[in-house]
Amino acid sequence: MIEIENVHKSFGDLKVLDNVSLTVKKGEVVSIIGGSGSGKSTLLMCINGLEPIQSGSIRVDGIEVHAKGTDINKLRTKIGIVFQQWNAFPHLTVLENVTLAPRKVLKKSKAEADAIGRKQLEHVGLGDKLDVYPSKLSGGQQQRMAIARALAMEPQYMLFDEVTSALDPQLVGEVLDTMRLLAKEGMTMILVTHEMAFAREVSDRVAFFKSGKMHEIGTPEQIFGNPQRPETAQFLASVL
Ligand SMILES: Nc1ncnc2c1ncn2[C@@H]1O[C@H](COP(=O)(O)OP(=O)(O)OP(=O)(O)O)[C@@H](O)[C@H]1O
Repeated sequence: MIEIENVHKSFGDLKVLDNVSLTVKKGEVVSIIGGSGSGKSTLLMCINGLEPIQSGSIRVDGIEVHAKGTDINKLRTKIGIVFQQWNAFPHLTVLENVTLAPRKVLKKSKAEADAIGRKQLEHVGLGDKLDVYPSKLSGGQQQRMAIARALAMEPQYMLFDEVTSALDPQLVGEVLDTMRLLAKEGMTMILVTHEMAFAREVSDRVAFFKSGKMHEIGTPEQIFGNPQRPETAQFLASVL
């Protein structure tokens, strides 16, 4: 379970997260929607400790992410994160890229890491690309490799930060299909997304952010069909 309680986060004078609270249970898929600069990406960075917070708390399976004594590297192995773009190592094959962290961080043997890497590359539909170099992959395939790379750490949680935003429209579908599959398999996921139809389809709950505040959270039916806050309705009217 991910428990976010009364989190405040600023960059200098700029308040980016303003008293945000959100609990994500095991197996839940929560999408975060909102306009540019509303704090969505920053929240994901705070969840896996890539950004500090000023106050409040974030716990992952009961462990305080931002506490002094926390082994953040160990905790991060539970939390996969995929960004808009990931620059793979160009001199390593797809399989080598995907198995690098299991080998270096989890200290898996080459055979073990290769087995996990193969499994996850097959999982995302790249089972035939193990030995090619990343430059030979399309943008959609590169994003699926990034997902396989995160999955190869066998995380309990997956955070997705606008993973399709940099893709040509015709490549978006294949990446969403991979995420749809993970959601069906019961992966606990937090997605920051501009793909409203996808958020509506896969999410258990959708949270609307504006100016660092979580204005509203509810089922997709509530948020998209009957938003309670005028800010949510205005935002949806501007993007749908
Ligand atoms: N490292 C940083 N230093 C200073 N300001 C930052 C930093 N990262 C983000 N910000 C600012 O914090 C605010 C929130 O940014 P964030 O990326 O979380 O928004 P977002 O909702 O994900 O937006 P988008 O949809 O455009 O990605 C923005 O005003 C942004 O300029």
